[in-house]
Amino acid sequence: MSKRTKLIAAFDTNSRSQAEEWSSTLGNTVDAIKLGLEFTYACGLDAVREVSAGHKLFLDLKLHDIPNTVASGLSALAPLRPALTTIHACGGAEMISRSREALEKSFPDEAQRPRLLAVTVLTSMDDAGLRETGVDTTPREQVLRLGKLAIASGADGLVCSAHEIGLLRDALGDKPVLVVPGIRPAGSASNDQKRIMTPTQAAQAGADWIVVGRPITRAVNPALAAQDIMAELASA
Ligand SMILES: O=c1ccn([C@@H]2O[C@H](COP(=O)(O)O)[C@@H](O)[C@H]2O)c(=O)[nH]1
Repeated sequence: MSKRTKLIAAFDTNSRSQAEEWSSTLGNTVDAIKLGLEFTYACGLDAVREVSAGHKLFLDLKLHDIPNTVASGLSALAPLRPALTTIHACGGAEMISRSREALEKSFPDEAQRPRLLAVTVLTSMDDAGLRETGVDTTPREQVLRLGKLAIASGADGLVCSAHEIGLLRDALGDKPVLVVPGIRPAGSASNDQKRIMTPTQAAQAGADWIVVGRPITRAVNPALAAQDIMAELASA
């Protein structure tokens, strides 16, 4: 029997009280909560610890710097005990392998170690957006290239769009953890996301986790929106 795709609710806010409210009203409906750049920079690491207490934490800070700085940054974040944490795959093989080593040092018990995810190509980028950055290929080809590099260098998984899941599974098998943002329930606004799919489509493609922010947090009733997505995943 295949495993159900799990739901991460992205708490993108600069307000600690708002995040606390979502944590208590949504935290037990979804499988994990995401805290990222906006919340961490605005509210600080103590707030990350407190808002995520009792929940699985996806700490999405997308680190990208020289290998030593990224590895040291991950070590400094270890007390937050995230279940999943992110670096950018385009930082290269040494940055990724040093990140893995830093997490293994901070968490000698493998079961406790945060899973290291490498962000491939942001879901807000399409062909034109990627080419503008000087990468003269399609998002699919770039995701595959970076995905292979990241997994070979020690990442446990990848952040990609649902459009690349099949390609990555064919190349890398079932083991890498695939975390998939750019999810939009049918009929909802795409906002700044370009490579989108519905929760059902992402689950059927083989996502381990989907990440959903605004379709939940900007809904009239966020708890109901989260419940609807959980129901969609259960029946996908
Ligand atoms: O490629 C990426 C990597 C991360 N994200 C994050 O996921 C959520 C998506 O939020 P929505 O409101 O559902 O668009 C957000 O926190 C991003 O930082 C991503 O979208 N794409």
